[in-house]
Amino acid sequence: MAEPLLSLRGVQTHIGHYHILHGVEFDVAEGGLTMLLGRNGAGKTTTLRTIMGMWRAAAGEIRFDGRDITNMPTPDIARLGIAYVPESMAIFADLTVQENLVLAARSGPMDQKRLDWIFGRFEALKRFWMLPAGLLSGGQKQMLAVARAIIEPRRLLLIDEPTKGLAPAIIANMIDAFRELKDGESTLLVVEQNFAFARQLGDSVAVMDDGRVAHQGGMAAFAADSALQQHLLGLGMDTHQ
Ligand SMILES: Nc1ncnc2c1ncn2[C@@H]1O[C@H](COP(=O)(O)OP(=O)(O)OP(=O)(O)O)[C@@H](O)[C@H]1O
Repeated sequence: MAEPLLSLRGVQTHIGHYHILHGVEFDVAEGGLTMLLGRNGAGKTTTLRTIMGMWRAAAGEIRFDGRDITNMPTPDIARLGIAYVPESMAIFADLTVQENLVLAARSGPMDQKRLDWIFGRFEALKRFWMLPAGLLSGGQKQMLAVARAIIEPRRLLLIDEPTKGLAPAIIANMIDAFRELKDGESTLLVVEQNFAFARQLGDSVAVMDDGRVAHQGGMAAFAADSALQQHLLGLGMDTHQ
């Protein structure tokens, strides 16, 4: 079996005096989309930040593309081809939409074909190209944050709650964009609360509970097992539609 693109083994993270991650273990296969699910406070964001080197893992190992990246400095991790879209949209409010994207394209001028593809998915970014990003709506800021991460090809995208505050039509565009990315150049690890979105898009799933991964497997099997969803996520029947 091929080695996973990303793997976590026994990862423990402390924030200040708090012990948050208690031995997180899961794999992300290359070329697919893994959903990281779990109740509020389960440790999903802390896991993404630990992968990115923004919190130090006190124990355990994180491997990316066959190399140990545990506690590597964040800029070095980013240079290996990992991009992170935090939940609190990382955009420059005083800069225009255009300037936000120019700065995110680190290897040189933006590729026009790629930009046209992004405009096709997130039309508001074209419409407000010259507007300071701080004036965009919450959903539009979210689109810009995702666009900044994908303005250049990345091997692995870590995305925290991309659908938060987005209208259904924009969520549909995001599903298309993520599908095209995973069918092409990228592997995605996405934290999500919206289970309808997660089950449509995820190939596999890792579910966190109290700082550990309590379940990992295929999304189709998890989506069909309402007792397991109820146990791990507390989902009622109305969320299964
Ligand atoms: N800077 C911090 N200082 C102290 N505790 C923190 C800090 N950041 C997170 N925590 C705690 O760590 C635990 C895990 O938080 P985390 O944000 O990783 O959870 P999450 O699964 O992403 O939750 P949510 O779905 O609500 O975003 C929570 O109990 C949270 O209160």
